[in-house]
Parts: sequence; structure tokens; C-alpha cells
Amino acid sequence: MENNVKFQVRDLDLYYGDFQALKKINMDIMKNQITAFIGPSGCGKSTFLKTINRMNDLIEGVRIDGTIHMDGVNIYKDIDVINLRSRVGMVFQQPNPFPMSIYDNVAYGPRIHGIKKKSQLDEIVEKSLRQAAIWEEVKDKLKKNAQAVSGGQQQRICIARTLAVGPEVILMDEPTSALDPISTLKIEDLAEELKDKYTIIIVTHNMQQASRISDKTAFFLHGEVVEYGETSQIFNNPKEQKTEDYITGRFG
Ligand SMILES: Nc1ncnc2c1ncn2[C@@H]1O[C@H](COP(=O)(O)OP(=O)(O)OP(=O)(O)O)[C@@H](O)[C@H]1O
Repeated sequence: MENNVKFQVRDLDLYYGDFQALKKINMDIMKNQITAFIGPSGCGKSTFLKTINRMNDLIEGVRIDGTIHMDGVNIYKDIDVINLRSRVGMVFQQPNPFPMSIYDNVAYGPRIHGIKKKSQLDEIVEKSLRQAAIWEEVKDKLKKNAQAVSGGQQQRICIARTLAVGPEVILMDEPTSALDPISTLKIEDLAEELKDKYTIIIVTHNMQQASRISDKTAFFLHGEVVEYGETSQIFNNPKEQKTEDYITGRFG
């Protein structure tokens, strides 16, 4: 396997009971890039994203066939879920800080992983908040409840919480859809900065966002990947008529 491939997805099918939500997905997702998933509502973007850190395993009646390898390791067979989730972090559509202080939110994961020393936690909290481009805004109110700041700030705190456990991959499920335009741009800038160190996969309904920040784009329709390639190619010169129809707004 090429060593710049982070995830190798082969013939992935996912069923919710009788309903097939993903159909024969084949995709190589690259390290240190931003990969965007686009497509109309219900086409399977979030379902696919969640298979990457095995969030669907929690749902009753889900069946998954095919394989996903991360750095050559089968994530459904050869790695436990706890380990996988510490390496593959996730940021959700609605900022979801825990009802506790900003500091405790970011220290939460490291504490679960057994880090107790205050100086070490202080260091991780500051570093993570800095990386999430929110340190300057919250450094004087780390004891404040994380739910009592703006939505855009909450989302960056959630990103810091994800970074604090030292993941390699960040999955983002429509991370800016609940945010105002300025906060959205901050998260987009942040994603671009973070890709030097992380592999980022983002589900977005916002096509400008996908074309602004992603390196590769996958267009999903009815559980299938219609087209996957360089973002500039997908947006400027799509090979498939269905992709063109979607990105030009002819259906959606
Ligand atoms: N827990 C579930 N049980 C049964 N069906 C589900 C479940 N979650 C999703 N689905 C179905 O699977 C399909 C894909 O859903 P998914 O949420 O992955 O789509 P999406 O492309 O992310 O949509 P959106 O853009 O609206 O978030 C949809 O038809 C949805 O109704």
C-alpha cells in the first residue's frame, strides 16, 4: 500500500436492518489531506463517516461487509474500538461541550487515559486550545462553563477536546452548519492548518466549503460513491453527469 494512504476502503456495504445505506464503497483516503464528502440529504455521507471510527457498531441491526484498513490494519478486526477512537477523533454538527468547565472539557480525554498530573494536564489543555485557535479567547476563563460561550467558540473547544487525546485523524460531520459565517471561516482556516499534522475528513452540505478547503472530494448518491477525485477536478471538470447536475444545483 502506498504509504500516503491513511484509509483503504474496499467493497464496503452497510445495512440498517433490510435497508442498504452504503453500496460497495471503494476509496483510498490520503494522509495529511482534507477529504470532503458531499451529496444530497440521506445519501449516506454520515453513515460512511461513522464507519471510519466504528460509531455504527452501537446501532442495533447494523451489518457491515467489506473492509476498512487504517495504515494497513483492519479496523474491524485487528484493533479495539477504544484504541481506534483515540486515534480517530470526531467533531459533530452541533457543538456538544460537556456541562463542565472549558478546562475540564479539554482535559477529559487525557484524564480518562490516566493522565493525572496537573502540570501535564495544563500543558495539554493549553496546547490543544492553541491548536484549535481559541486559546487567546478563553485563556482567562478556563474555569467558565464551556456551554456558556458562543457556538463558534464551543465548536473550537470541541475540536480542542478532540485534539487533546492526540488523534491522527479528525472526522468532522457538518462542523459548521450551526455556525455563523465568521465562525465558519475560522473553522475552515483551522482545518487547513491542522491538515499538516492530521488526516481530516469532512461531511459538508456547503459546496463552497468543500471546494475552498478540501484536497479530494467524494460525491455520494443513494449510498454509492458516484465520483471521487481531486476537488478541483470534481468541481471544474466532473466526469459524471450526476456530479455535474449536483454541483451546478440541478438537483439536491
Ligand atoms: N440508525 C439508522 N437506522 C436506520 N436507517 C438509518 C439510520 N441512520 C441513517 N439511516 C438511513 O440511511 C440513509 C443514509 O443516512 P445518512 O445519515 O448517512 O445520510 P447523509 O447523507 O449523511 O444525510 P444528511 O446529509 O441528511 O445528514 C438514510 O436513508 C437514512 O434514513
